[in-house]
Amino acid sequence: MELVAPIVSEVQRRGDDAVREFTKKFDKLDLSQIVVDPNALPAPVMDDAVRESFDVAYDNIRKFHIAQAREELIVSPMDGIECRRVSRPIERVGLYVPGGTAVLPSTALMLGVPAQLAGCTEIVLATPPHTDGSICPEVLYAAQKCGVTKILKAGGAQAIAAMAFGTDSCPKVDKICGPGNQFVTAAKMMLQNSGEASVAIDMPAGPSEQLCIADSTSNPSFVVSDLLSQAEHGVDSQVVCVALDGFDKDVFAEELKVQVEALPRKEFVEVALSKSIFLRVRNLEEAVRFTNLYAPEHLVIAVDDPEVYVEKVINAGSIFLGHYTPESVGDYASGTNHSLPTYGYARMYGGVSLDTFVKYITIQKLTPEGLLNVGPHVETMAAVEELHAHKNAVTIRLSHLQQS
Ligand SMILES: NC(=O)c1ccc[n+]([C@@H]2O[C@H](COP(=O)([O-])OP(=O)(O)OC[C@H]3O[C@@H](n4cnc5c(N)ncnc54)[C@H](O)[C@@H]3O)[C@@H](O)[C@H]2O)c1
Ligand SMILES: N[C@H](CO)Cc1c[nH]c[nH+]1
Ligand SMILES: [Zn+2]
Repeated sequence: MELVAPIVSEVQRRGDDAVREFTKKFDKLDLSQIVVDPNALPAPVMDDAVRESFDVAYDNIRKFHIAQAREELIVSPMDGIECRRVSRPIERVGLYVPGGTAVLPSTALMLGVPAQLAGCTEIVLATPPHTDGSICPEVLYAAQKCGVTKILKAGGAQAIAAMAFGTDSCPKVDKICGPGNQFVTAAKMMLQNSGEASVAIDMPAGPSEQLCIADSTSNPSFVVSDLLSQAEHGVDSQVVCVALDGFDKDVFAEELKVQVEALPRKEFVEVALSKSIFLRVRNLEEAVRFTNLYAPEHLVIAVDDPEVYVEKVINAGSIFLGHYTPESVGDYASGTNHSLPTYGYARMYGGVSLDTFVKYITIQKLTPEGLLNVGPHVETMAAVEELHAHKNAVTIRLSHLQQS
């Protein structure tokens, strides 16, 4: 927070100039134009196979998220009273797509698809550009496919602040969504409390984590491969192996050594692993108790009968069941969302969904009969609170009804 506060206030004060300066400082890039319209850019050049995979992911994410749309709710709690709830899009949203140590175009789909389905009208996507100033072709492809209206070529706290306050070239948004490193996450958390920015966020979605429950039925090389898929995100990632009886730590450790050695991002993995945990538990209850305390972003239950755990899990971002559900399918293409709460925030937040991009408006309508039914109770309650104008708004109408 202390590192991020001066960045946020400089962007608030000096807008585009400050964004350019921080981009130069942190991303080693001097850009004159920081905001572009993706729809004015030509379709990016991409391999057919890459395009096809992104199309499959888009379709699966779309199918799972479109099913989350809720019917309009209409309830009559008393005769003559009708209560409704309708959903409306959040009009202006900001999507943060990480691009520091690895560019994550999959995140552009995870945020862009539900924003598009919700009907958001201004969709600003912020991402750190390549060092030549270009945007990753797959991010651009996803942006065009999801109806993104502007791309802000900036990352980190400066990008979050630009979207929160708006600058000459970057539109102000009402909600900022998406994951990022600790600077991005701190800026989101700081700005959601700023009266001047007046912006909401989806959740704290910081450095990736995974907790894997393993027992005698687990395949140690599968378990290791899953844990490493999150450890490779960055030095501040953390993974946890919760081992029941019969899961052999020595075999696990040997497999870990072999797989780590083969990874191109070994330097990140080794630092992340140095802060990671292998925990021996006595039984299923202990495994679940620790899991619920830890509240992992990703929970892998790599056992023969994972369903016995599922009903006991209260705190987790997304759960992966059995031996053939690698966590990375959720990162890319199963259809669930990979923007998930970290650092224990799965205790009180769920991941990104269609609901992230809509809000609900409630509506009520009373007939004279409805007012006769509930009005006296409202008068009584308003009197308890000594709010006489509230009471009078009912009394004046009830008198009118009694006279007619
Ligand atoms: N929780 C989730 O759902 C989820 C999903 C995907 C990725 N992630 C996480 O997102 C993160 C991506 O991190 P990243 O760093 O690769 O990309 P990023 O885009 O989040 O951050 C890069 C930006 O950080 C800023 N920065 C770097 N060093 C800085 C410093 N010293 N001071 C201030 N700003 C600085 C730079 O401006 C840079 O543009 C990873 O931790 C990954 O695990 C989380
Ligand atoms: N595992 C990340 C969420 O913590 C999402 C991601 C994107 N690309 C690869 N993985
Ligand atoms: Zn991942």
